[in-house]
Amino acid sequence: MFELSQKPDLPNGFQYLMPVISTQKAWSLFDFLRLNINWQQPSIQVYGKFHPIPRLQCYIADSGLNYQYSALNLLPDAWNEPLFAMRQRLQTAFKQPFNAVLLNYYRNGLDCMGWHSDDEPELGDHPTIVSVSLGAARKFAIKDRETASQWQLYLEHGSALVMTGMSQQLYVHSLPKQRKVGEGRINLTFRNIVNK
Ligand SMILES: O=C(O)CCC(=O)C(=O)O
Ligand SMILES: [Fe+2]
Repeated sequence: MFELSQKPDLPNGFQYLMPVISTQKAWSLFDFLRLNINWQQPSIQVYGKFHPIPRLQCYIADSGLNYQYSALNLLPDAWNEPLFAMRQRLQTAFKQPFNAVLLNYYRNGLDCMGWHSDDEPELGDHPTIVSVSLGAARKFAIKDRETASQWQLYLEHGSALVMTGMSQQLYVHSLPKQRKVGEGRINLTFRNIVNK
């Protein structure tokens, strides 16, 4: 259903799809989300001290699906129309449910996300996570937990990065700072929360 126009050499379980949304639709979605999402900047504890996360975020899901993410207990906001429509489209394309989406808003290149994997128990054993990018292209880094080998690719406006299989167990990923990037980027990671 989606085109694979650029195929960087990525480890097993990572697939880059470009485009999944037309440039124009992606910009109207970017503007809509920037203005209509209830963006939050919670603080998390690192080595005993509380720090605001270096980006804004919002968690949207079917009601009752709480998510324990980076030591935060996230209570879901309700779906809006464009995200609900995108969820339906992804469910058809990937033949699996997506009952939650975590939105990240990187206001400029100083906003970032550190090394982590999305291996929370509520995602199940081998989750498929679809990560849609809108706005400024940003570098995404992948690191092999065992060998420390690294891969980098740009996540472009209107693209999707799909993480499946062993991608969370074997690798960590991050969105490094890029001081020269002045524009904003919104990322949508569609996930499926399973009952524990
Ligand atoms: O912004 C990105 O592309 C990465 C987001 C991410 O890794 C996450 O939300 O878990
Ligand atoms: Fe992640």
